[in-house]
Amino acid sequence: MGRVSTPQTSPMPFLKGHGTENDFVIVPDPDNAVDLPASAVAKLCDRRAGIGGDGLLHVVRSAAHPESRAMADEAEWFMDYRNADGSIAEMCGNGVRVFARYLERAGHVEAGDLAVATRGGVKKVHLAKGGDITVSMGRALLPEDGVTVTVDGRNWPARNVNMGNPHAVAFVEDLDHAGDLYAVPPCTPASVYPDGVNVEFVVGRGERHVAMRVHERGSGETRSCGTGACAVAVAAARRDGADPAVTGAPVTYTVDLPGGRLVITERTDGEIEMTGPAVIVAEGHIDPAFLAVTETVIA
Ligand SMILES: N[C@@H](CCC[C@H](N)C(=O)O)C(=O)O
Repeated sequence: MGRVSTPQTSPMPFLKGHGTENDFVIVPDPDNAVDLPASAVAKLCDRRAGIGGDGLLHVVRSAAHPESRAMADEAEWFMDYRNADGSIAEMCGNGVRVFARYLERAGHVEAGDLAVATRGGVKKVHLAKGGDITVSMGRALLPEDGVTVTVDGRNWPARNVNMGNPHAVAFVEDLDHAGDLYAVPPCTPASVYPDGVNVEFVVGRGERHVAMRVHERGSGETRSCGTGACAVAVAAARRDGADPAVTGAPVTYTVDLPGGRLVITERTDGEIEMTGPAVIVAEGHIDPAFLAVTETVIA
């Protein structure tokens, strides 16, 4: 992240949390003193050799991080989000809820309304004590690109939706048709998504009710994706002929994911609200020797 790497010498606190089973290693670091190169993030997120997670939430005071300093007046805390492979993403919907739950548990904030700085801008969060969390996720952008998603030689037309991060939403007949996304990741046009994309596969379940699977950029198939669920709800609404800005009525979709359920409302001003759970599972310390060790690869 553009600074000289200083080896970690003392045990580093961490927590583990999840939102609808999209799971994260949480690294509290208010002063931005911990160096987290991509290689360290990937090691920590490794499910066999590390702690394991779909991503990592680096918890930093906004004023202490160059990417969030300008937001410090609006939001005291910055979610420095990383994917499991160590890459950086603009936003993580499930991550914001888990981040807020951590802040409450650590006594940094109280239940109620708070703001969290992200690379996708400041997000307003409503935290019910011990209950579900609602995040104002901003508006969806719907570029008119014709996108095709391909898995193992099978093609589907998809909707390009940007929720701060990029998504391709494909409606399919059966979620199993997406196959083994771990073994065969989806292909998408690099001309439309030069920085990669999150791909959602969706089926209808009933009125304003859908189910989805997701293959996340930088993490592979995960059991949930908050920004993905928002992209899916907007794509489903347009497919169903519902646009709150036109009809003057908000529209709510229930989105079922392998790891749980999210409820997504698009308001008449285009703002999208996501509601779902967030759980802190454990906390502990990372051995500094673990991050210092370079793996020996046996050919
Ligand atoms: N799981 C997240 C999305 C995380 C970022 C994504 N993989 C990307 O690279 O854009 C969510 O809940 O939104």
